[in-house]
Amino acid sequence: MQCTAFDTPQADALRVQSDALVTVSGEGQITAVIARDDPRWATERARHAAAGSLRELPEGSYLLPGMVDLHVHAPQWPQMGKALDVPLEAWLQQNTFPLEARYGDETFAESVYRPLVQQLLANGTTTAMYFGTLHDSGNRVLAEQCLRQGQRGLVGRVAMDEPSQCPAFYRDVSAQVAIAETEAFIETVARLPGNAHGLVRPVITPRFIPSCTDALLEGLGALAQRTGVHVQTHCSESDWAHQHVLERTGVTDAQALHRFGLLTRRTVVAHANFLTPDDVALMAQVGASVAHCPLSNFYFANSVFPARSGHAQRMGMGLGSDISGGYSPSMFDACRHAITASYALDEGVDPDLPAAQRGRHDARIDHVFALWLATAAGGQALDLPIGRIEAGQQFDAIVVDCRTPDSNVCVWPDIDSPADVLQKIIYNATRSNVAQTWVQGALVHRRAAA
Ligand SMILES: O=c1[nH]c(=O)c2nc[nH]c2[nH]1
Repeated sequence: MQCTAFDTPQADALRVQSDALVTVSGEGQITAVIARDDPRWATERARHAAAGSLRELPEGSYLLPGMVDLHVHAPQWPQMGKALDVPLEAWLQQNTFPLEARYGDETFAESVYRPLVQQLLANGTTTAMYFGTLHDSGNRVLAEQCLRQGQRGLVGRVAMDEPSQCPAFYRDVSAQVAIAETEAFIETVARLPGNAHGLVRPVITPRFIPSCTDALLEGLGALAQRTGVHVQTHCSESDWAHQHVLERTGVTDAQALHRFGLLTRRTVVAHANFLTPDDVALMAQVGASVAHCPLSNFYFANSVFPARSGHAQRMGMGLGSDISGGYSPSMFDACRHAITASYALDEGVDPDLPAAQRGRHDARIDHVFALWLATAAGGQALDLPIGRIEAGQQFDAIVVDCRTPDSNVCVWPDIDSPADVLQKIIYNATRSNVAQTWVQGALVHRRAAA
């Protein structure tokens, strides 16, 4: 592909590769990114042009790494954009558990998961880490949809067995059953037809400590240690959830998860707003990561996740939409919310306080940091070679077209530098700018012609 590519190899480093040739193997791996002034550029371009394998992006279109959404509740898709006016604990019981309980019905699961995967691809999300439900059949439908539509998916069979927190209609009958079914789902995913390259992966998924018994957490921790598969859960999300775990276990979420064997290099914990300094050090030491969900944090988390300081302390992190605690499927929106939230944390929000007491300074992130969170950092969190446009990475990428007639990204070529264009993309791109979505070298979504 002959294109100008933007990516962020580090948190504060934007890389612009202008008019580069990105070459991709038959297996979908980037083999080289050849700069315009490299002597190989002309010969490689001519070779591909002669073979009919050259794609040239038009003026005004740019290549970006595909978006990595580290936290999506797939069964909550029908609930996106509503029911956000109650606290987390009420929202779970009143709205979310009754909806999630329906996914034993494969037809219903298909009617939700097919458009969900389609819409996320159309928004530029090439990798999603999904919470499913308790139901083997529904979770299999989700994994199959990822495979069929070509999205990189990490799919978790949710486990939750604590009777005081989970209603009888949506609860594992026992820790043993939940552990056995999680293990069976790991096998199911490995054996899915067409999944030989591991495009879809299973995830051990205790919902969060309040909804799991110690026996379940211990069993899933042992499974994580034995199999090495990814783990996802929620951690220190809200005042209520954080206090609940402190009272029940005597330690913080992160420390309890560690004791249960659930904090690994391949663990992603969502939210994590109330991590203590010791928790951050523990996360960094283990190599576990946070799915920063800036939008849903405004509704459920009672605070802003301090991404800048967590990164300074070498804790892994990425971005999550947190559908449906977050109401937007767009990772461009997640970038914008992450930036806005960081400004709110930095400046503070209560005008009655003196300026010096209002905020937590040095908390701001900018659009480059936000893009890094949504791409390279997400790949690093998942321990997968995705998120950058460079040799050795998978070709998971999107083409952003700034010249589509309904674009909110307005570029003036004689005024805007390439870095300005990228900034405008992060602040103003919508789904209509995502012209193409590529996963592992395959074109998996193309915007419909206007
Ligand atoms: O944002 C959230 N969404 C959920 O579904 C959930 N479950 C536990 N804690 C949660 N937080």
